[in-house]
Amino acid sequence: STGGAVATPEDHDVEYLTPVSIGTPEQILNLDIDTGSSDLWVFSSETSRSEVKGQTLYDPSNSSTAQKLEGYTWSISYGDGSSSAGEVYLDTVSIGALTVSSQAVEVAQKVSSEFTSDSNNDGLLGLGFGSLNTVQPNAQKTFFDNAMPALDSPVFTADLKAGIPGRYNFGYIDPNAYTGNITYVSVDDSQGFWDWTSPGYAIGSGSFENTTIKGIADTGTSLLLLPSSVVSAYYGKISGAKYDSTQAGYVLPCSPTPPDFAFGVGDDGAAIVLPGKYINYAPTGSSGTTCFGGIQGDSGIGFAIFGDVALKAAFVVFDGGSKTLGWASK
Ligand SMILES: CC(C)C[C@H](NC(=O)C[C@H](O)[C@H](CC1CCCCC1)NC(=O)CC[C@H](O)[C@H](Cc1ccccc1)NC(=O)OC(C)(C)C)C(=O)O
Repeated sequence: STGGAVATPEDHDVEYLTPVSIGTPEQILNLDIDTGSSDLWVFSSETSRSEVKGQTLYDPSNSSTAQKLEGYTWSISYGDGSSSAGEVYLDTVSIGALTVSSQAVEVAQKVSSEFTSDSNNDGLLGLGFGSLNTVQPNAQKTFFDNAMPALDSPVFTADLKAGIPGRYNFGYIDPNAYTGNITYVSVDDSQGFWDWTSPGYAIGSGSFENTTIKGIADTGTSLLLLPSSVVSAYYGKISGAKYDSTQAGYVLPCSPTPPDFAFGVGDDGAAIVLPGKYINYAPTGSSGTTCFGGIQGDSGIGFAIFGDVALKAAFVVFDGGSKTLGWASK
C-alpha cells in the first residue's frame, strides 16, 4: 500500500499542516507531521474548553471504531516549552489512501497556551522513532511503524516547499519530486531521532568547509539550528547582521538578499543548497527592513536541527527499513 497528503505551510512556513482522517465516519483534522517526536495527539471533545480557540476537535464518542485504552495516559513537552497531556484511544487513522486500523490516538485533556493560540493546528502526528512515545503504562507505535509492514517500500518522504503546499508520501518515492540523485546517509536512532551527520557547509560561492555537523531531520522545527561556529561564519559575511538579544537570535537586513547556504550530504560531494532568501525568515518589525534569521544557533540542544528552513530546500526520504535518510535537490 501507499498513501500521502498535502503539507500546507502556515505563515512564514513556521509549520506545515496535513489533513488526517480519524474514526468512523471520518473526522478530518489538520495535523503537524513531526519527525522530531513520536506521539499522535489531537485536540478533542475532552480538551478543556478554555484551552480551545478554533481548533477542530476529535470526538471518540462519534466514532464507531474508537476504543478507549482504559488507564492509559500521555504527557509531553517540546523543545519550545509547549506541552499537552490526556488519555488514549485506538481508532482508524488514514493519510490519503493509507489506512492504519488500530492507531493510538492520544486525546488532549489539556494543552499549553502555545497550542491554544495556534488555531489552525489540531494536533501532532509524530514520525520519530517509537522510543520517544510518551504513553504510559505501555508506549504506543507511530503511524509509520504501524503502516510499515503493509507499505510497498518501508519509507516516507517529505517534500516541503517555501510558501506553497508540498507533500508527505508513504510507501513510495516519487521520481518526479526531485532532481539528480538521492544520497543516502546513515541514521543514529539511539536518541529516537532521525539523527545524521553532515560533513560540512559552504557559504555563497565560497569553498566547502569540512566540519562534522551531527543533527536531526526535524519537520516540526521551523528553523535550521547549527553550531555557533557555523552560524557566526555565515552572518559574519553579511554587513549589518548581528545577534539581537531582544529577539534572542541573529537578525539581518532583509535586502540585499543574503548569501546561499549549502550543507554537505554524504562523502562524495553532494550538497543541499538553501537559497539566501530562505535565511530571511520573517521581518522583525513593521518597517520590513530587518529580518529574523532562518539559521540560528543550536547551543544548549546538544545537536543541530535541520528544520523546515533546511528541509524545504530538499526532497527527503526517511527509510525505516534501512534506517537511513535520503537527501536530494529539487
Ligand atoms: C517530547 C520528546 C520526546 C520529543 C521533543 N521533540 C521536540 O521538541 C522537537 C519537535 O519537533 C517539536 C515539535 C513542535 C512542538 C510545538 C508545536 C509545533 C511542533 N519542535 C519544537 O519544539 C521546536 C519548536 C518550533 O521550532 C516552533 C514551532 C511553532 C509552530 C507554530 C507556532 C509557533 C511555534 N517554531 C518556532 O519557535 O519558530 C520561531 C522560532 C520562528 C518562532 C523533545 O526533543 O523534547
